[in-house]
Formats: sequence, C-alpha cells, structure tokens
Amino acid sequence: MKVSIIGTGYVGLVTGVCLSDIGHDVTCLDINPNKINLLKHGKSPIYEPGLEELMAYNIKKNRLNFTTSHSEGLRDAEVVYIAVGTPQAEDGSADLSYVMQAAKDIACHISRDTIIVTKSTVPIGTNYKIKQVVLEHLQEDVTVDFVSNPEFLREGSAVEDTFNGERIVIGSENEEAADKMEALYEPFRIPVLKTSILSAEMIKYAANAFLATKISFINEIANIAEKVGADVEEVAYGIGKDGRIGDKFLQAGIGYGGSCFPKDTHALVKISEESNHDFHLLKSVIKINESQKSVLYQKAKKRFGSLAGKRVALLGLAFKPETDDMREAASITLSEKLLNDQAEVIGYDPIAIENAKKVLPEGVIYTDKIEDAVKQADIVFILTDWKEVIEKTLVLTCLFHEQPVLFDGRNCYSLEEVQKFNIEYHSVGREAVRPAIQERELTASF
Ligand SMILES: NC(=O)c1ccc[n+]([C@@H]2O[C@H](COP(=O)([O-])OP(=O)(O)OC[C@H]3O[C@@H](n4cnc5c(N)ncnc54)[C@H](O)[C@@H]3O)[C@@H](O)[C@H]2O)c1
Ligand SMILES: O=c1ccn([C@@H]2O[C@H](COP(=O)(O)OP(=O)(O)O[C@H]3O[C@H](CO)[C@@H](O)[C@H](O)[C@H]3O)[C@@H](O)[C@H]2O)c(=O)[nH]1
Repeated sequence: MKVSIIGTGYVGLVTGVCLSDIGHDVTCLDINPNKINLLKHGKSPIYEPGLEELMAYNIKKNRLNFTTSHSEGLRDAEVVYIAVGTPQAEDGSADLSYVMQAAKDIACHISRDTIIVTKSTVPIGTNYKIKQVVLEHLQEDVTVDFVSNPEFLREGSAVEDTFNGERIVIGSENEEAADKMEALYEPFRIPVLKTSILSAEMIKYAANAFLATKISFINEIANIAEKVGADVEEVAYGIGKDGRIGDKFLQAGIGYGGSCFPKDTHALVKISEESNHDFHLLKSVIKINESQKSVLYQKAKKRFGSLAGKRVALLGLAFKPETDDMREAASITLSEKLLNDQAEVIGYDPIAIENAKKVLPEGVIYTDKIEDAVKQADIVFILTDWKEVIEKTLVLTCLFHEQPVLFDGRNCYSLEEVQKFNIEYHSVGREAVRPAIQERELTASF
C-alpha cells in the first residue's frame, strides 16, 4: 500500500521504516529540513537500536522515501499517518497544535480517497476534531476515513516492539477502513483489536496511566520497605509471581521520565477534570513520581550534611537506557538540585551527551568516558541502568576512591554482590551496605 507518515520522530520514523520493511511503499514527511536531509543520506536523527540498518535496507529496496514537500509526500497516499508530537501545554493538557496543522496539511494535499490514521497520543474525541478540520480544508472531491491507531512502542526497543507488539488497536467507525488497516498490518501477525474511536483514544491514556501507577506504587513500597527493613526487590519478586499482579514494571528506582508517562498522566488528569471527574489516584501517582526523582539527592544530603563543594558524577543522563531522549529525565531535576547546593556536577552518558548539553543547566561538566566521571567525582550517582554503567560503576568506584560511596537509583546490583566490595552503597528500597571496616567500627562504638 502507498503510505505517508507525517512526523519523523521516535514514532513516525520507526513506524515508517517498519511498514516499508513489510513491503509497503512509504514516504516519511517532516517540516524539519535538517532531519529530512540526514534521513535522505541514510542517517537516523535519533538513536534507536536496529533502526539505521533497517532504514538503509529499505531505502535500497526503493520503498522508503523522505521529503519536506507536502505535495510530493501526500499526493498519492492511500493511508496517511499523523505521528507528530503532542507535548504538554502549560495547563497540563496535550498541545494539539501540531496535530491540527498536520490535519490541515493533509486536507490541502491529498488527491485520492484516503484513510487518515492518528498515531499521535491525543485526548479522547480528538479524532472528531481532526475530521472537522480535514473536511473544512479539503481541496479535492475525495472520500476520507478516520482511524485512531494508538502506538505502544517503547524507546530503546522501538523496532523490536513494532515487530513484536502484543496488540494493534484500530479505532474506527467504518468497517471497510478498519479492515484495510488490518490488512496493512497483517504481515506483523500481531493480534488486532477493533474498537470505537473513543475507546481507542482512551486505551492509550489508560495504558500509560496504569503503567505509571505500577511504578509509583512500587516506589512507595520501596520507601516504606526502607523504613521497616524489608527489601523491595524481594517484595517485587514476591508479588510479581501472582499472575494477577504480573512481574513487569515493578522496578523501583528514581521514578519514571520520558516523552510519554509524564505528559500523558498530566493530560489524563486534565481530560478527567474537563469531564468533572477528580482523578485522585493519578494525581497521587504524579506527585509520588515528582518526589521520587529526588530520592538519591535526599540520601546524599542525609549522608554528607552539605553537598557544597563536592563533585557528584551522574552516570546515565537519558531517561532510560538505549535512548538518546532526554525528555523528563531524572538527570534534569538532580543536576538542578545539586548545582543549587553549590555541588559540582559531572555528567556521563554513552549516547545522550549531545542532547543532554541542550537541556541540563549551565554549569554541568561532561565527559565521554565513564572512567573519568568516576575518577573525578567525590560521590557517584547511577541514574540510568545502561549496560556499561552497570558493568563498570561498582568496580570503578572501588578502584578510584579511597572511601567509595555509591548511590544507585536503579538497583543495578544485588546486595550480596555489593558486599564483596569495600564500598558504602545506597540504593532504593533496600538497606544500605557499609564497608566491612566501617561496619566493624560502628559495631565497636556500641
Ligand atoms: N516517543 C515514544 O516512545 C512514543 C510512543 C508512543 C506514542 N507516542 C506519541 O506519538 C507522538 C509522536 O511522538 P514522538 O516521540 O515520535 O515525537 P517527536 O517529537 O520525536 O517527533 C515529532 C516530529 O513531528 C514533526 N512535526 C511537527 N509538526 C509537523 C507537521 N505539521 N508536519 C510534519 N512534521 C511535523 C517534528 O518536526 C518532529 O520531527 C506523540 O503524540 C507521542 O505522545 C510516542
Ligand atoms: O519498572 C519500571 C519500568 C520503567 N521505569 C521507568 O519508566 C520510564 C518509562 O520507561 P518505558 O515505559 O520503558 O519507556 P517509554 O519509551 O517511555 O515507553 C512508555 O511510553 C510510551 C509512549 O506512550 C508507550 O508507547 C510505551 O508502551 C510505554 O512503556 C523510564 O524512566 C523507566 O526508567 C521504572 O522506573 N520502573
């Protein structure tokens, strides 16, 4: 099928590349000429494992094109996806300006019967607004159908998730359009769920709100576990064995970040308010997450009193491993707090440094070697569980520091493993580990 995708971000680009890989003729369109220029040269503007290779393969097969031109990109499309951003507006709601602009652009340039598919995450009812805008701006006598097709991929495993998703949701009021979409996705062999447009839009927000709730729940359990002497890793394992609870998304840490959970939970609170419903539960989830981002900072303050003049290494700046995305990363909150306390901050990330430089406060210094970050620091914080960070941090901290102190925001190590080293180790929801010598001194003083 002839497919066009508006927006070549994490969702649009991955969707476009994967659809071309299953044989569709795909054109990806973006208003950002720099991105399109890179893409035309076979370079991905984002870091996403496996993406660039798959892109190169399908460009070569002549079924994947890139353009900034609406007339070129939309003229012959049978299916047009809207995959532009829906960032958080000042009042917490989803900013729909990019989506509505894309809807106008589509209406002004299509020349045959088309299905417009909304992949962007949009508030319930938005597809009807898109329909209104499109019908107002149509230039040709063509039939347009509308489908809500929310996206569930995760950054860092976006290609893998697209090929191996657990469901594809197709919200439509037209059976023929829904069937055509099902046929388009058929080679993926992923179960298709056909729903109303409104339910499809709601499924996306409900899914993200539920996952965010799981994370805030386990983080609260972690905070209590520390007080009562339980171990959150054992608790998560123990509850996760219950099939009704499930063992995924129970990783305690320094909270969720990223381009989706923070903005989508806020948007759902706003949607609820507009329907005169007070979503108490989700408001608490958001509040818990905000304070959880500072947990390592609080622990370090408690341990050292003042952090002024201390140099803190932040290891892993992106909001999660295997991505260069800095949106709502915990490193932003933490570096602001540390700099405010007159601490020095040295940041390291295997992939996201260039993006980090654009969003972290002035004053943060950077290094492209984890060894340098640890060596130059007085205190080490693990913020993102990159493979390299897990593999090297414990050993490097012990190697370079006389009295090593490590604050681990992602519970990268088992306590048994840490006890083999002469290190003071603070993690989330578990007791602190102290070096054997310090432990002996403490015991002797009682
Ligand atoms: N990032 C994710 O993991 C993820 C997963 C599922 C759903 N979503 C949702 O998908 C949507 C896109 O997210 P993203 O992270 O890919 O966004 P992004 O910010 O990475 O990319 C958006 C792209 O759209 C382009 N754009 C904006 N207006 C345009 C227009 N009028 N015409 C053409 N291009 C335009 C921008 O230049 C940019 O390249 C959002 O609604 C998001 O909530 C994101
Ligand atoms: O047990 C867990 C799982 C995740 N996280 C954190 O939660 C955030 C989000 O992680 P993840 O969900 O893996 O990444 P995203 O790429 O943000 O993907 C989420 O947001 C996307 C955008 O809507 C959805 O499509 C995905 O289904 C949904 O998982 C990250 O900061 C993680 O560190 C935890 O703290 N504990």
